[in-house]
Amino acid sequence: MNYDFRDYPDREMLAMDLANQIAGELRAALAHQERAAIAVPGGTSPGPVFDALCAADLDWSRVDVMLTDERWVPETSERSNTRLLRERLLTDRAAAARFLPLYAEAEAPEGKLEELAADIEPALPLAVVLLGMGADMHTASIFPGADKLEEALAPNAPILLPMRAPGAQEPRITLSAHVLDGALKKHVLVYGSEKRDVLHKAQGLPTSEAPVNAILDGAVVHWAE
Ligand SMILES: O=C(O)[C@H](O)[C@@H](O)[C@H](O)[C@H](O)COP(=O)(O)O
Repeated sequence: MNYDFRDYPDREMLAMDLANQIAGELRAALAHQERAAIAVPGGTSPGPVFDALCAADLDWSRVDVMLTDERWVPETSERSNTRLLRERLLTDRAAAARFLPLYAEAEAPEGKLEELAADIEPALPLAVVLLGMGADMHTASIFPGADKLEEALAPNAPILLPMRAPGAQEPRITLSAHVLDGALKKHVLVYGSEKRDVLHKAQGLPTSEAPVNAILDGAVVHWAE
């Protein structure tokens, strides 16, 4: 596994610098294609990156923004990644972007998969993906021990999969590993020494135990304490 590890003096500098890199990559993609797609995670880490990225000067009207994964909860929930995106990324200049949702009102993700995937498919491949990682080595909602882990890691997996896992509070929906890994530019955002050590340990483990391995090759890992 070959990835680039960038270590920043603090989280604020990381957020500014990473937002600049992503904005540059989107601009570069838009210079030779009509539209560019970016997928970003939810969770607690990416907020400050979104705060900087939403002000980037680029033609957001030609950008498709989607989540890497979503918790199956409505936007009124504090746990909704869509809510985080609306509040912190799809605002300022980035309000002009087109948002491709990973949630629609229904009891469970299964009933909406096809409909959601149909809107996402034409936007692929991703120009840029930003991913987080859990201390259990999950990325997006591809968790070790999840019911559809093997399917999500398969090279011929569908674009989207429902996912239930012991480490996840509610049902999830996730882009599959090959869609995430197929992004032209891949970034992983990791804070704190515990996760740095976990990431290091993942190297020696099979992808079924360390799903983050599925997207690390050629990625840039951005780390700050
Ligand atoms: O919806 C989610 O929870 C995510 O997309 C998930 O994959 C996240 O990136 C990691 O769990 C890291 O989460 P933190 O940033 O909160 O540590």
